[in-house]
Amino acid sequence: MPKITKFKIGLCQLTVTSDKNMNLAHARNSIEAAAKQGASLVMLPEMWNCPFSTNYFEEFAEDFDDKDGCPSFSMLSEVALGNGITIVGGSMPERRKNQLHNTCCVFGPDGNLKAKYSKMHLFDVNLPGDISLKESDTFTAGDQPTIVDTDVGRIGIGICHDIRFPELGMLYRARGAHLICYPGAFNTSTGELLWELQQRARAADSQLYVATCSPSRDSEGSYVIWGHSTVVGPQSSKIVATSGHEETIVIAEIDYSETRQLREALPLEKQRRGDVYQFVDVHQQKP
Ligand SMILES: O=C(O)CCC(=O)C(=O)O
Repeated sequence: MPKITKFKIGLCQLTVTSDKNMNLAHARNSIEAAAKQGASLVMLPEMWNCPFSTNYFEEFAEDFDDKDGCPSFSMLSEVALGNGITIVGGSMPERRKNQLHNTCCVFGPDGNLKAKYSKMHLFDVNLPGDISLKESDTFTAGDQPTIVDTDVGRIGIGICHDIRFPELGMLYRARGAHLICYPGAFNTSTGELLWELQQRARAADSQLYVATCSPSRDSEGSYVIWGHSTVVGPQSSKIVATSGHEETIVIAEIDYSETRQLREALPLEKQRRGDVYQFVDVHQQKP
């Protein structure tokens, strides 16, 4: 168990514009406001510094190794240090070698980067008359599941469409996660029916806390975002706190003793029929 087992998480459901500097200033204010409300873990949305549109990803991308050329990365590090909090930094377009990735950076209260995760399941969809998008035209998929030990527990990271893959959630459970964070930007087509369902399903099958954070809705944009940043608890997969589609900060309490109690009462790990079927972690990293 981590040192801290009960704490507040803040989800910054941010309005994102095509002005990058404005997005950075806005995110900084929102993280600081969440910290002032007692959050020791603050999470940002998928693509918090860049509109969710293939027209912008290249222009807004940063190379995180170029210390003079990564203002978004540097701002997150500074704010984590300045407020003594852990930040799951949503996602931003990352330029690495000649490729672009949809990447989440996690910073500790000392301002250091603790982990970096690039979205593994890119959102390629073609529902005629509804939504059509090919994220893989722009981004290259990551291939490293990422779990990070922080002051507020062991956190597994996924980004948006990754939430549809129970295998990733189960892998994080197998590696000892306490919480899975999914920065996301579901849309109004798939969001209404599936966003809450997927979050509650991942919490139910992994018996873990699940937290999601989305940008707020911009109805003028080409991609209309669903919003509804949420924290789901392990007990009955209940919604601990959620939001609508407008800009807001969701503050919720996470208490890992609930996970322990649930697992004692309903020991799915012991009931699993490993003699009949097996979950395979191909990299076999143990917690
Ligand atoms: O899986 C979905 O329905 C939505 C996923 C998505 O919007 C994304 O990955 O950006």
